Amino acid sequence: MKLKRLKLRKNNWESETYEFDEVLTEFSSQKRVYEVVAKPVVESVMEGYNGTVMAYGQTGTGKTFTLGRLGEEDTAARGIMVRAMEDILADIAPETDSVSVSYLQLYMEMIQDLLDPVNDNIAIVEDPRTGDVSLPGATVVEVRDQKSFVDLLRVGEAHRVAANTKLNTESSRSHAILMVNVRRSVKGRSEMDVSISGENGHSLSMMGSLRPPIIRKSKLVVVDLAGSERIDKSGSEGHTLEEAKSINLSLSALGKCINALAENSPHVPVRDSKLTRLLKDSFGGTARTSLVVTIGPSPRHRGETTSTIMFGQRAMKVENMVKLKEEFDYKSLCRRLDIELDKLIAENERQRKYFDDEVERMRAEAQCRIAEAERECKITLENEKMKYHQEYLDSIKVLEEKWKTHQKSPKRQIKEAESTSSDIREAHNLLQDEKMLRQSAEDEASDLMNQITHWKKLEATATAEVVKLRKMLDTEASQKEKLEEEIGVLRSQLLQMSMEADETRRSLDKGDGPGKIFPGLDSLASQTGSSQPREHSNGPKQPIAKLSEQVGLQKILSLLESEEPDVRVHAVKVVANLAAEEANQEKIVEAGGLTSLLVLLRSSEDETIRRVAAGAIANLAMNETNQDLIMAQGGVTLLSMTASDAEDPQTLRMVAGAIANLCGNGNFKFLLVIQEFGLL
Ligand SMILES: Nc1ncnc2c1ncn2[C@@H]1O[C@H](COP(=O)(O)OP(=O)(O)OP(=O)(O)O)[C@@H](O)[C@H]1O
Repeated sequence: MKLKRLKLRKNNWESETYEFDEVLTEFSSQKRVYEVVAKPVVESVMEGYNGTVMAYGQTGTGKTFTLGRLGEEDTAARGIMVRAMEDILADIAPETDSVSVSYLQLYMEMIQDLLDPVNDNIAIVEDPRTGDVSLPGATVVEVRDQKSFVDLLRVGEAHRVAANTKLNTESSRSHAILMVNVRRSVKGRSEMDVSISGENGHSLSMMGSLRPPIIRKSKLVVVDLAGSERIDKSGSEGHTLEEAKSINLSLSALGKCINALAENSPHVPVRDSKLTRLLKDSFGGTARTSLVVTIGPSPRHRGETTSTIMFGQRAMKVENMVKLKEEFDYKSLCRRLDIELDKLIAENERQRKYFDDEVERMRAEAQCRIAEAERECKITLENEKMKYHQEYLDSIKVLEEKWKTHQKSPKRQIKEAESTSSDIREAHNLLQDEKMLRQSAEDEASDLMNQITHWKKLEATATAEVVKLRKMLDTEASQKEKLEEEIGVLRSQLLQMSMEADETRRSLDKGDGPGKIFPGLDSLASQTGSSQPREHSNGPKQPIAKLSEQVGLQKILSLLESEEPDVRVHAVKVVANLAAEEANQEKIVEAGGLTSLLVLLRSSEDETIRRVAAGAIANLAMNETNQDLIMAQGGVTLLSMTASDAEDPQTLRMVAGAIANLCGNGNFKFLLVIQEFGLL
């Protein structure tokens, strides 16, 4: 805010300059003074904050003129009190808000009610929790319009003059205090959820109709202070001296408080005088305060003027922390709830009465209906009874008539009886036919059922038979497999035996004597180091070749891996013999015989098998086409065996034969060289 300067001339040469929020002269209009000094405070009060307007200054400098002029003759002369009330009344909502005033004067540390002067020692009560100051003993008048307020001010002013006359003093010797309490309902806040801090600091949350309305309470205090001139200056003595001391006490207490507030001192000595106790919640701290300091132009009062200005300067430094005071209007809520309760009770009574009436009405209606139903039932019953009675009478009558008629014509009666009898017979016959037909149909159905049952049984039996046959078939198949296997074994044995027989025969023919069983081995022995074809490869081999064809080479080779040691022995012998034939040598290797033979040579525990396997390999090695493969798969095995002392001599002989047959192969020679150097 831009500050205004006040220049105070000390003498013709010197002057002092002071800064204020506003500097107004005696020519400033009352309207302007109100707008500058009080209007912001009044607006603040309407928003819910406490506000104070105080006038401080030497006697006769215009404090009362500024604050309290009623302006009845001239509206332009109205002072701050009247104008403030005008604004307040214009702003409140009469249905929900209220304004009340108390008018007091503080004289010689006594508070007197200006609206009820008899009440001249009103106690100040301070709420220990909130710090709010109140005067429960003071008259509080609710103000509804401007006129009633002006009337109140006039009454107060009259009492002030009268009291001062009685005390033989002037108005300027007391402090006049107008207290305006404003109570407003808060509008525009959410109706659904309002949460504010209660007095105990707890957060209160109210919902729906149980939520009390929120009201804001604020207070405007307008204080017309007594003249601030010094005692010596006023030349007071006696009672006037006491009076001056009292004024001085309160004003200096006010000054001390303002100083403490200006310096942000933790302690503000409000308890030093009633004036400061009364104004505790109206200046500094939580209220918005406007201080008017009034000075006169006379150089004679320069000292007073300077001290007034200094008072104003110190007050300028006070910073206020205005506080909004909101609280729940529990009384109003209580009233509202009472009204609600009354309404609910009335509604409840009304409902109950309606319910009782309704029950009574329904009961009466039900009784009526029951009576009506009973009556109708009775009538219906009576009618039925009469009807049956009549029918009974009619039947009797008809029977009587029939009886009479029958009695009159017995012949006709006999005729009728005969006719009736023939009808009965006919019907009886028909019934018999029908019975028979039905019986035959039933029999047929029964037959069919029996047949179905029979067929079902047959089906079940057939299914079981099929299952049984399948099982038998499986058994047969497995037996066939076993037999085939056995046949294979037998055939190989037969082959072996016939080969042995051939060999024996040949030996006998040649006169070699027994010992050479295998033609392959025989030829091996004779051909070691030779690649010439054998002479006895034709003629005597015919039965072996035949058997071999019959059994199949693959089958014979597969017997080399048989689980049975005997079968393996026979099989390896047969293979060795077949290997002696040039025509078989390549076929045996192609069919995987070489691999099986090498396996037997390496790992069989039966020395005969190993020996014969070595012989068979020797025979296979006679074929040049086989040599590379034999050398690749078994070359190392054969050579290693020649180096082992553990080998059977006969087996070694066969191995040597194989090596001899392989010696024509260049790669094998290389292998031999390696062995020579001990690298194998
Ligand atoms: N601005 C003004 N224009 C015209 N006259 C004024 C003005 N201010 C004060 N006066 C006059 O000066 C006189 C003294 O004023 P007022 O009574 O208001 O002083 P005061 O400070 O209240 O004195 P006291 O402390 O004795 O009550 C009155 O006659 C008043 O009409």
